Amino acid sequence: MRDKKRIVIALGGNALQADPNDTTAKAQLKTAKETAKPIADLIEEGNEVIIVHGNGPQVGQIVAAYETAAATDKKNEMMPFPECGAMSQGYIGYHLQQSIREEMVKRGIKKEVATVVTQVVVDEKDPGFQNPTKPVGSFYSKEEAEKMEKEKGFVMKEDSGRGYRRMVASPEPLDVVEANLIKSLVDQNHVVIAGGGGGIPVVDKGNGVLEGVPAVVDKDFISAKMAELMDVDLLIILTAVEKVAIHFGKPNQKELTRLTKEEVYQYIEEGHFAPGSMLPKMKTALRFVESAPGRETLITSLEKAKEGIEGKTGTTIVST
Ligand SMILES: Nc1ncnc2c1ncn2[C@@H]1O[C@H](COP(=O)(O)OP(=O)(O)O)[C@@H](O)[C@H]1O
Ligand SMILES: NC(=O)OP(=O)(O)O
Repeated sequence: MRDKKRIVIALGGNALQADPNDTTAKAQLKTAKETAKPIADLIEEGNEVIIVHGNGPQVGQIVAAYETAAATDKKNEMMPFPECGAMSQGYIGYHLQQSIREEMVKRGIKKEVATVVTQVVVDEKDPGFQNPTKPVGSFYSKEEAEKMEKEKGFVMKEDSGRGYRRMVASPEPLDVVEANLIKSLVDQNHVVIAGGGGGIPVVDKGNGVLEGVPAVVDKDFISAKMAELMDVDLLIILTAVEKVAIHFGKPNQKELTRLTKEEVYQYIEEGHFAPGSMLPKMKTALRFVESAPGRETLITSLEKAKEGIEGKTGTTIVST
């Protein structure tokens, strides 16, 4: 038995871009540095930490940058979507590993931190390819979204009352290609950032051949997969809201502190959680708490992570 907990922390791509009006690398690095503090607290207490992060806004921005470059000068080739996903892993992983390392050095924690470029196997026949549900990139007004749909052929949908965003396919993760390597790094006491952006989705063509596909796997789903493969005790999902709510965004909104899995099933059935944002988090929480007795999932905001971990805020999903 391990004395200390093995924890997967899932960081939202939107939460890492705390201010949607400031999507600069500088702003993200500032958020990463703040986020590193509660993560370092957990490491300092002796816990083993695996960090998974989203990439919705960031991969959308990388894709848009290449689209603009290709449209303005034909010498610029469009970058394929899986490669853009790989770039987003490097970009966000760099910010997180630099920030976590800084915190560990300040506190005298003698551990290494590294990002593993991670591929995730998906099924090319996954129904997710027929119905794009994953929001990527920036937020637009209804008029801007309609123009983009007409001119660029994008699928644009409203995202949780925050504006319209481009939607891409989001297949289910079946396996993590680098799982054994990630596990051995954690077993050797290193802090690992892996499965970034849900992992780069690849199709297994046999004989070791993997082929990238244009999609964004939900990082909440890969967190549950990672938690299962790494034999994790606690899953913490850090996002943009302090607590999960029912009647979200309505005058009768009610924030929830503790939820049993039966209540989660009921609220999913009643449509309280938006697809592409809160719904995958709740499904992830269910998968995790149902995977073994005593497992819990905490959902809270990046800013409230410390209080959430201390049990003072957030929404905890429990088995009974
Ligand atoms: N029932 C709900 N309770 C709380 N937040 C909700 C709910 N339904 C939708 N949301 C939205 O989900 C968002 C979190 O999802 P998302 O932005 O995809 O997270 P991240 O990128 O941080 O993983 C919240 O900021 C909120 O706008
Ligand atoms: N890949 C992913 O789930 O990204 P977000 O956390 O930004 O939605």
